[in-house]
This record gives sequence, structure tokens and C-alpha cells, in this order.
Amino acid sequence: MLELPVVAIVGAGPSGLATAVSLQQLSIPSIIFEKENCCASLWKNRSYDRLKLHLAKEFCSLPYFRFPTSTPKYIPKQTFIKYMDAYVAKFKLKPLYCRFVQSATFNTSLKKWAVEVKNTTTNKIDVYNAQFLIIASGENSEGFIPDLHGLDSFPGEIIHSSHYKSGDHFHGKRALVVGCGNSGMEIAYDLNNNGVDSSIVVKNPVHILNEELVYVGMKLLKFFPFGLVDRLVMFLARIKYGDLSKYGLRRPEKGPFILKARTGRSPVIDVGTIDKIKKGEIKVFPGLAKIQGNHVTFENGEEKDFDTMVFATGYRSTANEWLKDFYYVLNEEGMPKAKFPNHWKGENGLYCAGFSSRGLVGISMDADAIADDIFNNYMVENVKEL
Ligand SMILES: Cc1cc2nc3c(=O)[nH]c(=O)nc-3n(C[C@H](O)[C@H](O)[C@H](O)COP(=O)(O)OP(=O)(O)OC[C@H]3O[C@@H](n4cnc5c(N)ncnc54)[C@H](O)[C@@H]3O)c2cc1C
Ligand SMILES: NC(=O)C1=CN([C@@H]2O[C@H](COP(=O)(O)OP(=O)(O)OC[C@H]3O[C@@H](n4cnc5c(N)ncnc54)[C@H](OP(=O)(O)O)[C@@H]3O)[C@@H](O)[C@H]2O)C=CC1
Ligand SMILES: O=C(O)C(=O)Cc1c[nH]c2ccccc12
Repeated sequence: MLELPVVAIVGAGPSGLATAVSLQQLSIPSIIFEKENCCASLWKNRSYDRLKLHLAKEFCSLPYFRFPTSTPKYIPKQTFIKYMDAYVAKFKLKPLYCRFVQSATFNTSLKKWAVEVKNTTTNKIDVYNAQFLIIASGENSEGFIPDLHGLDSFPGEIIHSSHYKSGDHFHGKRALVVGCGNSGMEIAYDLNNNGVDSSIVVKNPVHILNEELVYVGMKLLKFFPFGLVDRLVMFLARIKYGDLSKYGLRRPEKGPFILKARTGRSPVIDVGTIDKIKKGEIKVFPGLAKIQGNHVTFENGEEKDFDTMVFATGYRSTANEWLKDFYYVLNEEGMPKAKFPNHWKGENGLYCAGFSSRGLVGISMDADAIADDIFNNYMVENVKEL
């Protein structure tokens, strides 16, 4: 058993790093275990080339480190990666890379978390003891592909959006993108730009906004209630895009910001896909009904052959796989049991960072809340011992 510097953090993504920095500001040491060989691995290894932040930079910085004024308002992926590397360097964080946390269990007699960590370079396993444990392994830990009837008969390439880099690779093919979140909508656009016959499955209603509308909405939410901001933003979106239902894109009844707050579902922030849909360059299909080899039948009876499928059907948390006593804070899906704004705090020194479905805005809030709470608990413990 190795004694830890008080706090163990699982994951060196934005959440793990931000929490380590917020703790550091309160002079609380922590140790970060990261299974990959770098920080921000989602951004470096599991995202497409043309990705840029959809929210303006003022909503995306991590605690204690603002973006320079020279950085563009909407930050490209490579700039965000440089920012994350600079964050690690500025605060002299030393995440332990190639360290896969394979289990964490609460030792009730020691009142500490036993964290079993595998060094994936040497295969050596160490067990660390920590008073506090932060789950920062991500809401987007693993790509999710639904178990669709007939999918195993599809002879073409099937990938998840997290493995998609650019349309180059698919030139001249007929591609079906399944899922119309931000990943699916942008990948359908990128495929079409690269000479791919690109179609997208839109099963349920979805809000279509653009960067400016979201920006205006985020600003107004500081002063006005959700209902009012939603109505205004939906009105402006209607002027900008017109009625999209004739293209297979229906709007949800609830507004975009209330839906985001209540369910975590993000509105789609259009990067040019809608124009291509209107021009008929990208075809929209409703839900999939049947897959037979290359041949796909949709719920409205339309049919088409495809060479490749990109599943932009979202992600799942994998925290339940390694956190043995997960019920102190997580549900069966590996997500917090408590609703926002209480989602970050569990029992017995267990915390969740980055599980509020509010992107980088939520991550900064979690990091500060967790650090403050640990500070209070830690101080109480230490004062008792004096
Ligand atoms: C394509 C895409 C684009 C996005 N764009 C935006 C955006 O523009 N704006 C925004 O606000 N949000 C965006 N998000 C949301 C995004 O999830 C966050 O921005 C952010 O990366 C989440 O940070 P995180 O640290 O919580 O999780 P992650 O970035 O997923 O980091 C978790 C880390 O934990 C590690 N890990 C997991 N399990 C273990 C284990 N057992 N042992 C050790 N290490 C482990 C992983 O390797 C990973 O490095 C985007 C998400 C995706 C998928
Ligand atoms: N630049 C940026 O800022 C970007 C940000 N992101 C963010 O990353 C997170 C993940 O986004 P994303 O990867 O798009 O995942 P999401 O979970 O947001 O979207 C998944 C999509 O797949 C659909 N879907 C799921 N199962 C099926 C099925 N069986 N058939 C058809 N459709 C299905 C869902 O529809 P339904 O919900 O109706 O079931 C939903 O539209 C989000 O928070 C997103 O905003 C992503 C890309 C770019
Ligand atoms: O990119 C995402 O999915 C995010 O979660 C960032 C985000 C936080 N609040 C929002 C409100 C509207 C659109 C995106 C976001």
C-alpha cells in the first residue's frame, strides 16, 4: 500500500486537471492517474480534425488561466490542445500517465479509498490509499453504438464518431451518419465537403441554432429567465432558418436552454450543414428500420445502399467498471445520482468532476466546488488531530 497525497484524481482531461489546480490553490496536494500517455486525450486522440469549440472562449477557460486576448473567440481544437498543455505546465501538474485505474474500493475501517492502478508500460500494479477520490474519467469515456438489428450483416466500414478524423478517408463512398447531435451534424457536413455522398439519420426532434444565437442566449441567461431567453432564441432561429420540418428536422416543444439544463442535451450548433440539407446535398432520413447487407430501410419506407456508417450516437461513462463502490455517488449508467447542482458530491470523500452535462462551463464550476468542499473537510480533520 502506498500513501497518497490526500486526493486521488482519475483522469487527466479538463476535469481532472481543473480540479487539481483548484485544489492546488488551497494548498491541497493531489495525484492524477491517466490511462493514456498524455493529458486531454479526448481532444488529442478521439476527436475530428475540424473540431472547434462551439461556445465562445469566455465560457471555456479553466480555473485560474484565461485565454489570451489574441486567441480567436471560437477556439480551434489545436489551440485548445496547446492551452491544455500550457495549463499543465503553468501549474506544474505531474499527472501519472499510462496508469489505468482498474478498481477503487472504500476501506470502511481505514476510511480511505484503495485505488488499484496498473502501469500499462510495465504491467506493474500498485495500490494507493487516498482520503478523497475524484471521478474525472469523463461523461464521454467510451463511444456508444446501438445494437441495431441487422448491423452485423453490413459489409462496409462501421466507425464511431470518436474515431472519425476527416472525410478524406471516405472519398467517393456513400456514407450514412447515424445520430444528429453536434458530432453527427458536423461529420455529415465534413463528409459532403470531401466528395462523399452523405446522409444523416434524424430520429427525434432537435434544436438547430448557430454560434451567435447560443452566445446571445448565454449572455441573456445572466439576467433573464430560461423561458424568456428560449422564446427569443427560438424566434430568431426561426427567422434565420425558416421552417425546417419539411427537411425532416422538427423542433422539440421545450426550448434549447431549458432542455440543456434539464436533460443535458445540447442544441445543434450549425456549422453549415443546414444549408447543405436545404440544397439537397445532404439527405435526411428518419430512424433506421432494417439493415440487410448494404441495404438500409428507414422508418418512412425509403431505402438506400451505403458503403460506410458513422455512428455519432453519443457516449457513455465507464466509471462503474472500475469504481466498485459506485453507489456512493453514481447510478447504473455511471452518471451522478444527484441532480445538478448537487451532482458533484458523493459520500465518504467521493466526488464527480465533469458530470453535469454542461461542457467546460460545468467543469470549472465542479472543480471549484469540489476543492472548496475538500478544503473544509480536510481542515476539520486536521484541526481535530492537533
Ligand atoms: C467531440 C467532442 C467535442 C466537444 N466539444 C466541447 C466544446 O466545444 N465545449 C464544451 O464545453 N464541451 C465540449 N465537449 C464536452 C467534453 O466532454 C468536455 O469538453 C471535456 O473534454 C470533458 O472533460 P473531462 O475531463 O470531464 O473528460 P475527458 O476529456 O473525457 O477526460 C477523461 C480522462 O480520463 C481518462 N480515464 C478514463 N478512465 C480512466 C481510468 N480507468 N483510469 C485512468 N484514466 C482514465 C481518459 O483517458 C481521459 O483522458 C465535447 C465533447 C466531445 C466528445
Ligand atoms: N464543437 C463542439 O463544441 C462539439 C461539442 N460536442 C459535444 O459533445 C457531446 C457529445 O456529442 P455527440 O457526439 O454529438 O453525442 P450526443 O449524445 O449529443 O448525440 C447523439 C445523437 O445520436 C442520436 N441517437 C442515439 N441513438 C440513436 C439511434 N439508435 N438511431 C438514431 N439516432 C440515435 C441521439 O438522438 P436522440 O437524443 O434523439 O436519441 C443524438 O442525436 C455533446 O455535449 C456535444 O454538444 C460534440 C461535437 C462538437
Ligand atoms: O458543447 C456542449 O455540449 C456543452 O455542453 C457546452 C454547453 C454548455 N451550455 C450550453 C448551452 C448550449 C449549448 C452548449 C452548451
